[in-house]
Amino acid sequence: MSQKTYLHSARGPSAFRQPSRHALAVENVSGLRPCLAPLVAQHQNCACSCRRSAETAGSSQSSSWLANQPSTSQLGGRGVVPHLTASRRQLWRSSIGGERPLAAVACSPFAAAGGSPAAAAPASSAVVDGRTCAPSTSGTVQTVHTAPVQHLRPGPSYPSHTLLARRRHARPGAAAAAAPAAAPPSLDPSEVDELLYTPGEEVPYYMGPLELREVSDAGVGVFVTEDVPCGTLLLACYPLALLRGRPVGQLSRQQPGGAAAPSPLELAHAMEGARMSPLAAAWMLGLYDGSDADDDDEYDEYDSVGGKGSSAAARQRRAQRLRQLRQLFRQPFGDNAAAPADDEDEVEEVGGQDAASPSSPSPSGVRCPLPADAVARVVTFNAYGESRPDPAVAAVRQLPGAVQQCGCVGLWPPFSLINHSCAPVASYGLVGDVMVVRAATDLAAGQQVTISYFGRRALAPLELRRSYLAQHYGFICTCERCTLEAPPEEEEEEEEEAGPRASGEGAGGGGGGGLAARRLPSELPSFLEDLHSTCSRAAAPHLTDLLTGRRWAAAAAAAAAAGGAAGGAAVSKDEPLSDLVDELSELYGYLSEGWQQLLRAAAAAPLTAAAAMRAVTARRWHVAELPPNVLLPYIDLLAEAQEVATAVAPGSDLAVACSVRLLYGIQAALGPESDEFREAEISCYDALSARYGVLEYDTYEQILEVCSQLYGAAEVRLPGLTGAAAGAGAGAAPPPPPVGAAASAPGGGFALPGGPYVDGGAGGGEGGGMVGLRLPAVPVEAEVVE
Ligand SMILES: C[S@@+](CC[C@H](N)C(=O)[O-])C[C@H]1O[C@@H](n2cnc3c(N)ncnc32)[C@H](O)[C@@H]1O
Repeated sequence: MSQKTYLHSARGPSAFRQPSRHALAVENVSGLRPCLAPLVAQHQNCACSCRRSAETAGSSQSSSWLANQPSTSQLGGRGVVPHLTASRRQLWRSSIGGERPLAAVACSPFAAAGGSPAAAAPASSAVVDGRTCAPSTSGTVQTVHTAPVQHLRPGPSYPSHTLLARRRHARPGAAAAAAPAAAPPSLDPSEVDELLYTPGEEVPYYMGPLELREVSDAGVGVFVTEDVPCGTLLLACYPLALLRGRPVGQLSRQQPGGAAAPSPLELAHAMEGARMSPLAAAWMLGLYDGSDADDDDEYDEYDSVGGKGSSAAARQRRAQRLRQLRQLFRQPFGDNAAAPADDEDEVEEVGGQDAASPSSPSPSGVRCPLPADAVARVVTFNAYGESRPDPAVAAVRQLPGAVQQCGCVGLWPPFSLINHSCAPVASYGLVGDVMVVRAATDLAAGQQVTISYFGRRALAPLELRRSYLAQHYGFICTCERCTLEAPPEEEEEEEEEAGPRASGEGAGGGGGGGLAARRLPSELPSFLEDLHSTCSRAAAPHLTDLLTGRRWAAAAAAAAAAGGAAGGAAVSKDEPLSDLVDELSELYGYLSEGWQQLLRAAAAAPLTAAAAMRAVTARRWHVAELPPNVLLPYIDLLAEAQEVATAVAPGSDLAVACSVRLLYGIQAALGPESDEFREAEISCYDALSARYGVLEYDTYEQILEVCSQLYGAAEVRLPGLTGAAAGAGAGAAPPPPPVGAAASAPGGGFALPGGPYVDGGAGGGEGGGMVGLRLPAVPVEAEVVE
C-alpha cells in the first residue's frame, strides 16, 4: 500500500518534480548488486553495443550481445572455447536430438527426458578437467572482493565438506536427481515464515505457486500460477555452492578494503571439478551461461537447419531447454540437493570416469560437469553475493556476531531463473544459507516474477542501469520503467521494434497483467533523475542529500566560471533547472525560517552566523529536536521518496529505510496519536512485509527496531551551505570563538558541538549544499528555541 503523507500543503499531493532530463548523475556503480558482475567486468571489453535494435530487427532474438560476453579464452587464458562449446553442444544435441541421452549424470532429469540411460556420454576428460583454464586471482585477472574465504577449494586434496553448500548426511534415497517430480508444497508459506524467524530452526525448502515459461528475448522466466498477495513467500531454496568470507575483524593486512565477501571468481575456482549431487550437476548444465539458443553459429556443427533466430532448430532448442528446466525446477532444491550422496553406488561419474584424477579412489557424487571457463560463465550470470547478512534477519535469528560480519557468494539454482526488472515485483534475500524470494507487491496469476539485479542502486538513472545490465548481464532491459524513462524518440523506436513486448510480454514487463496491475506515474522519470542525484545513497539518510544535489553545485560552479555573480546566487530561474529550483526554493523557504531560529539560539555563544550554521550542519539532530519548520519539509520529502521507492523498488532496503524514517519523522512532528502516524505505521508495516513477509507483531517490532537503528531513522542532518552564502558569512564575520566553545542554548533548546570553528566555507562538504541562501554576516540576537 502506498499513501501520500504530504504535510507540506503548498505543493499538494502531486509531488513529482519535473526537472530537466539532461543532467543524469553518473556515479560509480561499484555498489551495484554485489554478485557476478566482476567476472565479466574483469574479463571483457564490453562497452555494450548490444541493443537489439535496427540491425536485428526482424529476427526474434538477437545474438548481438553475445559478442560482449567474455570469451572463454579471455576467462581462462587458454583457448578452450572448443571444450566448452563441445560440452554444451553435446548436452543440447543429446537432449534435443534424443540420439545420445545424458546418462552420464545419473538419474538426471535430462536422462529421464532423453531416453535410454544406458548409453554413456562421450568421454569428457578434456572438458571436466576444471583446472586447465581456471582463472587466477593475480596477474591480469583481478577479483573485486578481496576477503579470504573460509572454505577452500575442494578437490582430491581437500575434504569434501570444504565447499559445496552444506554437505549433509545423505538420507537413504536422497540422491536428489532420482527423486520424482516434487509434489505440490504441503507446507503453508506462513509456517515457513515462522521457521525463518525462529532462532536455530532449520528452514525447509519451499516452492510456491510458480512455473517456468519462455520469455520473449530473455530465455526462461518464473511466473506465478495464482494470485498472490504482497509479502507471500514464493521460494526458499538452498545453495548449490556457497562460499563465505571471514568476519571483517579477521581480515588480514593483505586484504585492503576490508571486503568481507569472497568473489565470484573464487566461487568459480572452488567449484571446478567439485563433487556434487546429480541434481546439482544437472542444474550446472541447465543454468544460463551466456550462450544464445538463437545463435545458430553456436550449433552450426550440428544443425543442418540454417537461419538465425526463428529457425526451427533454435525454437526446438528453446523448447527443449524449457522442458528440461521445468523438470529440474519441480525437484526440491533443499538442504541435501547439492551435496553428493554418501552412497557411492547411487551415482556415477560424469563421463564415466574421474577425469581430474582418474586413478584416485572415487568419492561419492559426480564431478562438476563443466570445464572451468563454463563454470565461470555460469557463476557470472547466476550467482548472488552479499557483503554481510541482513542485520534484521541476523537479529531475529540471533546469529552470532562473527557470522553477522561474513559476506558470501553462492549459486541458488531455482532462484537463478528469475529475470530482472527495474521495477521488480519480488524481493529476495538470504536467511542463513537459504535464499528467500517473496512477492513485494500483489501479484496476479500469470504475472512474471521479477527481481532487481541492482540492489541498493534501484534508483540509478536509465543510462546507468542500461550500461550495467548490458555489461554484466548482456541484455537491454525493456521493462515498463525503462520504457517510461526512455527519451521520447527512443520510445517510438522501441515501440516499432518491440511489438509484443509493449504489451508486457518482455522479461521485465511483468507479463500477464503486470502493466495493468501497477501504473507508474508519468512524472516518474524526471523525478527519479532528481531523486537519484539528491538521495541516491540509501533512502535519503540525510536531509542534505534530499535537498541538495550536483545540479545546483554544478550550475553554481558553471555560473561562477562564466563570470556571473558569486556562487549559487548566479543560478537564475532562466536555467533549464527552473522547475527543480522552484521546488527547492520553496522548501528552502520553510527551512530558512527554521534556520533563523537555530541561528538565533546559536548566536548565544556568541558565534557568527556562518560558524553557527556550520556547527548546526555538522551534527546529527534527533528528529524530536527539530523545529516544525525544518521537520515538515524533511518529512514531506521522505514521503515522496517512499512513494517512489515503493513504486520502483518494493521490498528493497531503500523502501524500508524511507518508510522507517518517515514513521519516526511523523511521530516527532505530529505525535503517535495523529492520523498521519497511523497511516505511516501501516505503510511501514507494508514495506517491511514486502521485504520480510507477513510478520507476527513481535517479529515486526524487532525488525523495525533493527531497521530504525540501521537507517538512523531517529536522526537527521541538516543541509549546509556553499558558495556565496558561506563566503558572505565568512567575509564579514568577527574572529571565531576559541576552540571548544560549544554552546548550550540557554533554556536547554539544543547544544552545539564543540570544535574549532573556523569561518569561511561553511558547510557544503558533502556533495554540495544549498546555494543562494544568504546569511547575516554578523552575530544575531540570541533566542531560545522552544
Ligand atoms: C540469472 S539469468 C535469469 C534466467 C534466464 N532468463 C535463463 O533463461 O536462464 C540472467 C540472464 O537472463 C536474461 N535476462 C534477465 N532479465 C532479463 C530482462 N529483463 N530482459 C532480457 N533478458 C533478461 C539475461 O540474459 C541475463 O543474463
